[in-house]
Amino acid sequence: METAAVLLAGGTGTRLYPASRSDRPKQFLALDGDDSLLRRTADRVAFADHVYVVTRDAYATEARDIVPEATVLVEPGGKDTGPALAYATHRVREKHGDCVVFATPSDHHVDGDFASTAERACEVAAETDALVTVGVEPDRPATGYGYLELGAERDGYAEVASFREKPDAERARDLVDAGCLWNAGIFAWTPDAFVAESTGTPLEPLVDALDRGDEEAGFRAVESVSVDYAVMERADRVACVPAEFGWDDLGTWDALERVLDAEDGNAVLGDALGIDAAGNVVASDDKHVSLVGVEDLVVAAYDDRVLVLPKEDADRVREVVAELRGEDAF
Ligand SMILES: Nc1nc2c(ncn2[C@@H]2O[C@H](COP(=O)(O)OP(=O)(O)O[C@H]3O[C@H](CO)[C@@H](O)[C@H](O)[C@@H]3O)[C@@H](O)[C@H]2O)c(=O)[nH]1
Repeated sequence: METAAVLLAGGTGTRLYPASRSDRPKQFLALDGDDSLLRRTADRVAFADHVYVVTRDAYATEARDIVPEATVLVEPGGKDTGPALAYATHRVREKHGDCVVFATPSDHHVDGDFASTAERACEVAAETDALVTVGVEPDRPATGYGYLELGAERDGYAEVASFREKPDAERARDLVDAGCLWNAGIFAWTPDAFVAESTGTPLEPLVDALDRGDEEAGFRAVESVSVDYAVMERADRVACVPAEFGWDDLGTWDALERVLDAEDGNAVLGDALGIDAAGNVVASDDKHVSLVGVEDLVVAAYDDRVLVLPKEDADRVREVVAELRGEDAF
């Protein structure tokens, strides 16, 4: 069966403010190399027969420039990954019929052999009627990820007994202790399997409208919802292929520490001087940043914006963005 890679590129990446802004989302930034995260993602899916990028209207031109080999699908409304993937899956089936959809976020850091795992996920999707997800061994009880409780072992994959999206801290600790894997947010499925598992979910009105050829009405009929809450948590048949590559989702500034080589004890993206400074994450565009006698901070300076906060509170940048959105300054 053929494979169509679908690169999700419609999010804004608010937690990497001020590098990410509504007109410069995270997937267009170069954080872990010279190329943008979107370009690096496109390079990883060279194994696919067809490449699609699904995004919102405002990002379509830049997406086309970055991935000229892809067909760019513009979703009728930014309603999170559930509607975006229902739409992309429908368009792939229209164009290629029975074809495995391989869906991946476009803002992850990946080390090593991505293609073997991806191709395995596509094979499992073609051979079974399961929704296949890539699982990553957790190294902390993160609350921003989905968790996969594995069931029966099969040939090269495991059945998923339950899928828990974004648990609270206590539950996340229990899930890690119980041996669950993180959901990497990287999926493979056939259009038939996706449509079957969408029945009875919040995506059903959209899937029905897409079948009638009325995508605008379909997007009006659904709420914003991620594919994890809408479909994966409820699906009957979910399978997991373990990741054979290093992975980080670069979700918050502190993630840079895990993917950049330390410079004098600090993770630096850009140009910085540290004196008696350690454990900091420093990121800037053309500014030189000096730190003296401080530890465990995030300092990010882009355009005319500077953000400083304790590294352990990296998630609180959401509060800044929430304030700025009110003033339209995000
Ligand atoms: N086209 C489109 N893309 C979107 C939209 N919203 C988000 N995206 C894109 O979809 C990807 C994932 O969205 P996030 O919003 O970053 O997801 P998450 O909170 O990190 O959670 C997901 O990923 C985790 C791993 O990183 C998973 O653990 C979790 O279960 C879930 O799948 C990103 O590439 C983002 O740009 C949208 O409305 N439209």
